[in-house]
Amino acid sequence: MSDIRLEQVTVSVPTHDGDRQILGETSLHLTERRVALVGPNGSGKSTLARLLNGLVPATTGRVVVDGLDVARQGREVRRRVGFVFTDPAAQLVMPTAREDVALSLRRTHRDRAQRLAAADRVLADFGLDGFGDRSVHGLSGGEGQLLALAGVLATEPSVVVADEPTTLLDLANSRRIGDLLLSLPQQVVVVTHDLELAARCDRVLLVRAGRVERDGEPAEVVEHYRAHA
Ligand SMILES: Nc1ncnc2c1ncn2[C@@H]1O[C@H](COP(=O)(O)OP(=O)(O)OP(=O)(O)O)[C@@H](O)[C@H]1O
Repeated sequence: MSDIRLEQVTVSVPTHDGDRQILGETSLHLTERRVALVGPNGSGKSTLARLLNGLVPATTGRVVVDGLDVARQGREVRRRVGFVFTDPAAQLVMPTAREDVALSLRRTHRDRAQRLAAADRVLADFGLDGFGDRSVHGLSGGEGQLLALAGVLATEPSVVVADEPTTLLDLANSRRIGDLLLSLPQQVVVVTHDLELAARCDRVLLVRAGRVERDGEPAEVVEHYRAHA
């Protein structure tokens, strides 16, 4: 299992009237396989998730993934930490589903024909067989989210960070993606408003107003959040 450390991390962003701190000093050691971040809109969950692969830099302090400093060893960290965005359009960059997955396989499969064949196998594994030639823009929300997740997992990350991966999905697809994420062998950090999904994780962090307000047993943290939403 991977090992994620936040050491006295803060995040500030420039605004028209000076810097604004959006994450107060936070120290965490995440070793559980499935970690959920819950909390109100604008509380800092995405900021916390994005720190884990350097999409957001720490203003002070350090983020370390499997011994690698995110600020200094960003490339190595990004190879390890796969990031799934809420909106698949943010990460589906190739014209067709097959080519998009193949892009993720470029390091492991140098030969183009082999790469495309491997991409088809990945699509089939995700229940997307027959989608190879489909335009990534013509997919439904659920199909797009599955494809985005397939593309990230094809890079064989040791940590998967998913930012509200089920928000755009109907009930069936939301369950499907949730089940898939929770069944992964890798460490998964998921930002979610789905408290059922959060309760099925091993550890839940309640983020509020830029700080971790509660951290621990999923049932207890989710119950606290429901009572004090
Ligand atoms: N680059 C930025 N510049 C200015 N403010 C920012 C920036 N990034 C985030 N913020 C602000 O920081 C706060 C936390 O944002 P963040 O996206 O982490 O919240 P969140 O908990 O993920 O919210 P949501 O549930 O709505 O997605 C928000 O008030 C947001 O507007």
